[in-house]
Amino acid sequence: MQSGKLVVVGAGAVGSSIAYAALIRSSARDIVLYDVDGPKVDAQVLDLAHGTQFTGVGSVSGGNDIAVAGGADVVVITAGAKQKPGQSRLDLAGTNAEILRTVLPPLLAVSPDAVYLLVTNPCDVMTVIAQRILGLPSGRVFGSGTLLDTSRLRWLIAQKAGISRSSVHASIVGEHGDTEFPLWTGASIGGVPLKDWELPDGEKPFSPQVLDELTREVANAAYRVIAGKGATNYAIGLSAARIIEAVLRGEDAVLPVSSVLDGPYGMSGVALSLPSVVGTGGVRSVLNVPMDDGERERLARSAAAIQAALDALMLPERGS
Ligand SMILES: NC(=O)C1=CN([C@@H]2O[C@H](COP(=O)(O)OP(=O)(O)OC[C@H]3O[C@@H](n4cnc5c(N)ncnc54)[C@H](O)[C@@H]3O)[C@@H](O)[C@H]2O)C=CC1
Ligand SMILES: CC(=O)C(=O)O
Repeated sequence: MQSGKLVVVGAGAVGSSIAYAALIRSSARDIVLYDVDGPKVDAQVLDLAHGTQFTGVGSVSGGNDIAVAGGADVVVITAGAKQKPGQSRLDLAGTNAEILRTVLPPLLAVSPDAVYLLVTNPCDVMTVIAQRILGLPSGRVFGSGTLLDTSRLRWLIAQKAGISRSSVHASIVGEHGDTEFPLWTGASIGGVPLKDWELPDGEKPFSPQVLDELTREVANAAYRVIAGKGATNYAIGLSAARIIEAVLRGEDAVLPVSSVLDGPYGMSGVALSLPSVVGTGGVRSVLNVPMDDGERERLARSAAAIQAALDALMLPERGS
């Protein structure tokens, strides 16, 4: 059985889906849900626990007393407001920063040794705020970032190419939000550069125009799902479970997640997603992946958008 205690903070659509994905994938030994809403969290815990017979997980428990969140190996933060149709992720920054200020200090008191994973949006901004509140090394506090967007991109490419998703190598980087973008430099299917990929009839499906359409489709994916059902939950549930496994199994897997940068690409103090090595203790390093000039420019634009949101929250400088 997988080892480790997972605490999911927030038992709404996203928190419960992360717990459910972790349950089905046996991502942790013990899964705990914590939420300020007692009746809701109790109901979610019961509903999940009633299915444990069919899983490899040791226990599912939880409640609205912070003590349930004690002794965690991984804490996933999903507490907070979600986008209403038409709202961007960045519109949530002020409200959700306040929630982090309330919930993180007591969590740190009961789970001082955990890795903290931020899912609450805007997750890059929340990662910076959480890292400053918690005062932990930057690798131990990171955001799910663009792993979800990368999964969306790979699904789209695989469909167009008629190839298994696992053979597609391409990543979305930058903000988990409107300025995110794909790293087409280095994108390939089975080692064949994406632009050279041929269908059986000789057609090359990945023209510059198609690549632009894919970029837009990924950036708009959450808006489309939210317009239809009010929230996104299943794909983030699976994405977060994958990250939790990388940490608890000490995988040193390369995943595009968001951590506070200190140097790469000339950026410091801002969090955004780049391919990163994730294993025991969280983000162990951020990779220096090849980018062309246009991609470097887009990365800088993404960092500027996140920095502007942080400035609007008037976050004091580190160390002050
Ligand atoms: N990073 C990503 O890829 C994604 C992030 N999200 C974000 O996840 C967040 C949660 O979304 P949903 O679950 O759909 O919202 P929801 O409204 O269904 O659930 C939020 C939960 O947070 C709880 N909560 C509020 N304050 C709390 C506190 N101080 N302590 C503990 N629990 C508290 C509420 O009681 C509620 O149960 C949103 O910010 C949303 O934008 C959603 C999808 C993907
Ligand atoms: C809501 C959100 O951040 C997403 O589904 O990408």
